[in-house]
Amino acid sequence: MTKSTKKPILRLKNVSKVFAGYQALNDVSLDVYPGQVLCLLGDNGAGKSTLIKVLSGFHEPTSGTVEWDGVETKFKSPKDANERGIATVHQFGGTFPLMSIGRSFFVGVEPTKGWGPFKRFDRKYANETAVREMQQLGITRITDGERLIGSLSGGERQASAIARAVHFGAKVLILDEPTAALGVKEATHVLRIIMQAKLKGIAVILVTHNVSHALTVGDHFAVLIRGQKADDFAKGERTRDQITDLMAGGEAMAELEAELNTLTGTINQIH
Ligand SMILES: Nc1ncnc2c1ncn2[C@@H]1O[C@H](COP(=O)(O)OP(=O)(O)OP(=O)(O)O)[C@@H](O)[C@H]1O
Repeated sequence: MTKSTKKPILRLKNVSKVFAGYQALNDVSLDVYPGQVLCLLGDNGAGKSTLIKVLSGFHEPTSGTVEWDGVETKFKSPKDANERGIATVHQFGGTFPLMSIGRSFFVGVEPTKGWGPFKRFDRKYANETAVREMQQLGITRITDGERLIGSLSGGERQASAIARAVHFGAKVLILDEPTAALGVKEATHVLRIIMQAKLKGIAVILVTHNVSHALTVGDHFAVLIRGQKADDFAKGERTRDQITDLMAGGEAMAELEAELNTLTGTINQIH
């Protein structure tokens, strides 16, 4: 389906975020569509984390608006955003190494069995559900929900966190550098899972430095440079070299400009 026939589930309009005088985001507008992967590209400090924190209810924008499903919305907290269907998965899967797969899958929403004083965590149901959801995303190596999260590979941890978000009905899945710490094989695995989430109609926001990973799964791309959206394009509209040049060149030029400003300030102080 093309963009024109779909409505964005999440929309940022002219969003800026200022921290104690520092402008981390400057007039950013962005549309996030169901069943699409939006890649957020940018060098260190470009504002990617700040942007996803606005999208996930962690930061309120200093100016500009957020629309959720066509309605202007102020998320009260990350919990509020999460309850509406925005799930964020951080680089290491955001799970607890000493918990079992089954327990970590249901953390905060533990299934129980029995009544009254006999009420207890339904370990069998939790383990079976977690393993089934992971298997459905193609993680067939995991068959035992009792295994500790800490014993999983980085890719498997990501997969379990994504499976959890899918199971609990995420409409928007924000993945913050999910492949950054992974080897080639593991990264490929995670990219495959991202495609599966997209095919389920979930809007995926993929934050990454890695242009190759972005180009493999992305439908739409936004490049941030120093808090501003420097470019915004659909799959096929830019070459890999153009994107790489934009990310590297833009940042280098911005750094040079900042250096020159500092130098000019110092020279002015001397005179
Ligand atoms: N709470 C805060 N208070 C002050 N400045 C902040 C705060 N959060 C972020 N910044 C600044 O805003 C700028 C953008 O930061 P942000 O973390 O969004 O960048 P990023 O693109 O995610 O970088 P990276 O890829 O390194 O994680 C940085 O210069 C950062 O120091």
